[in-house]
Amino acid sequence: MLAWDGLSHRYAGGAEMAYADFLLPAGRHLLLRGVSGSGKSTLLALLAGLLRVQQGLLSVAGTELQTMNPRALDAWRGATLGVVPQRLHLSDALTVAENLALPALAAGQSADTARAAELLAALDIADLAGRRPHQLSVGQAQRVALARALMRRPRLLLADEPSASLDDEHALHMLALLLTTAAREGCTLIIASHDGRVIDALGDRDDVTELVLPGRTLDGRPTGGSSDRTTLWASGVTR
Ligand SMILES: Nc1ncnc2c1ncn2[C@@H]1O[C@H](COP(=O)(O)OP(=O)(O)OP(=O)(O)O)[C@@H](O)[C@H]1O
Repeated sequence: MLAWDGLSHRYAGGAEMAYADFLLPAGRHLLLRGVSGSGKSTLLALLAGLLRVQQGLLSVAGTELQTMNPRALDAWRGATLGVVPQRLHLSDALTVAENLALPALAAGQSADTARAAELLAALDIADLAGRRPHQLSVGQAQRVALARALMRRPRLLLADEPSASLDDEHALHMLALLLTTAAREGCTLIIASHDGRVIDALGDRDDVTELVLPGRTLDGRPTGGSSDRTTLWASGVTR
């Protein structure tokens, strides 16, 4: 489902960040961990085709991203990936139903209202379709953002720090929702988080592979860590 080999990225004027080779087998979800600056967001952007692969091989859902030009990447991303951003980015100027339709309309396509209705019902928020996001609770807004990410039946669902700024109840609720939704939709979850609550909740599941990125020095080199984590990093294989 997900694999990289010799992958590295360098921002303009920055140091090269190398990622140890990794393979996520089909049927497993990924929990991506690492301290601030370890390169989680950069890796997510590479996986989502938002950053071009500069060096190495990166295969996502059967597609070799290093071979693709920006236009092909855009089309691939729309058809393959759903993203639940850290800040939900729902438009208060639009109703819930319109928020779900917006990505398709922005891409010049017609909105799939049947799919929107199906998702709102599956996420128990069918009665909120006419409301605006500021009229929703935190948990309801999360469900809307999740529904929006699922509109095009993605094979991969990316969630960047899904529990950030949520209290315990909402954080665990969001996580449970991601897992049940991924199971129902048959998609792979990629969750980036350094939240202990998320790590505790996902760490022992046998359908979740945990990848811990090492901290980095300012010149991009990996720093140490516990021996366990160093092994994970060195082998790219996780429990
Ligand atoms: N657009 C950019 N231009 C230059 N350097 C960048 C850019 N984005 C990130 N970096 C650098 O790349 C390194 C990795 O950043 P990245 O955002 O991927 O880490 P992260 O693990 O997601 O951190 P955090 O948990 O704080 O969000 C950092 O040293 C950061 O300063």
